[in-house]
Amino acid sequence: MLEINNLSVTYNSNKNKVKALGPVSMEIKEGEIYAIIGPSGCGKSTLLNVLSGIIQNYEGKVLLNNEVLNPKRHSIGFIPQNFGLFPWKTVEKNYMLSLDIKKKAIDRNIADRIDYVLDKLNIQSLKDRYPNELSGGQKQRVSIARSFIMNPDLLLMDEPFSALDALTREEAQELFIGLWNQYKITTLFVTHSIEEAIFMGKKIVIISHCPGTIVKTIDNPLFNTEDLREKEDYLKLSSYLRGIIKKGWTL
Ligand SMILES: Nc1ncnc2c1ncn2[C@@H]1O[C@H](COP(=O)(O)OP(=O)(O)OP(=O)(O)O)[C@@H](O)[C@H]1O
Repeated sequence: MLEINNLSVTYNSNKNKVKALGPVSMEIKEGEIYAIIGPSGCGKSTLLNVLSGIIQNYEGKVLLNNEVLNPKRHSIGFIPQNFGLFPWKTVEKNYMLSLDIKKKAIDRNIADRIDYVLDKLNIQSLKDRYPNELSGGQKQRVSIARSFIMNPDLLLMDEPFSALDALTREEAQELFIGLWNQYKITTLFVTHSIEEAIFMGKKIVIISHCPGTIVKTIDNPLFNTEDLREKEDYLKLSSYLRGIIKKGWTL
């Protein structure tokens, strides 16, 4: 479980203090997936940087599985907007990265998991290629494979599908949720898209303008709904969220 308690971040910029985030409190139970949606500059990247351990200078408490969050002790996966693949490594080296770093022996369980993930994402045939020999959608699938093979304590995603065209994006979202339903990795992702938040967020957290605080947290009744985009309730929920966002984001 991830517990964020009164988290605030202030940057020191040219002798000025810029409060970027907070106070923010939330609890993400094990096996849940949260969508964070907020206006540009509200502190979403700042929040992800705290959770990935890049920012260590913050106020408040962040606990993962009852211990102070520490990237050296916890395993934290990250899918950035630009897929985060190493261009000099093959697809196979990229998706095996976390296991290679930890020098982890590949037992039967891990081998089955790798086969399953590669099969679901249909990237078996790409393993000897380099990232510059892949389409955007294929790069995205390799990045997703790496996270599910890593099986982290916490998975963070920063607008993971924003670089893809609409159809490839929907396909990638569906593949991701299919695997997520199988492995239920505790996940927090940031998005600008109401549609993505409804499709992929079990809970949806709406953040205010900078410094970002929580305007509202919504239990998403449409999470995991098939053919979501054709449902009438989807339009209703979208316009409800849009209303909250309009109010919450007004300066
Ligand atoms: N290193 C820094 N020094 C000073 N201020 C910063 C620094 N990094 C970010 N900020 C400020 O902190 C606030 C939050 O920035 P952050 O990048 O977290 O927002 P964001 O929600 O991720 O934005 P976007 O959606 O546009 O990527 C902004 O007002 C930004 O200008």
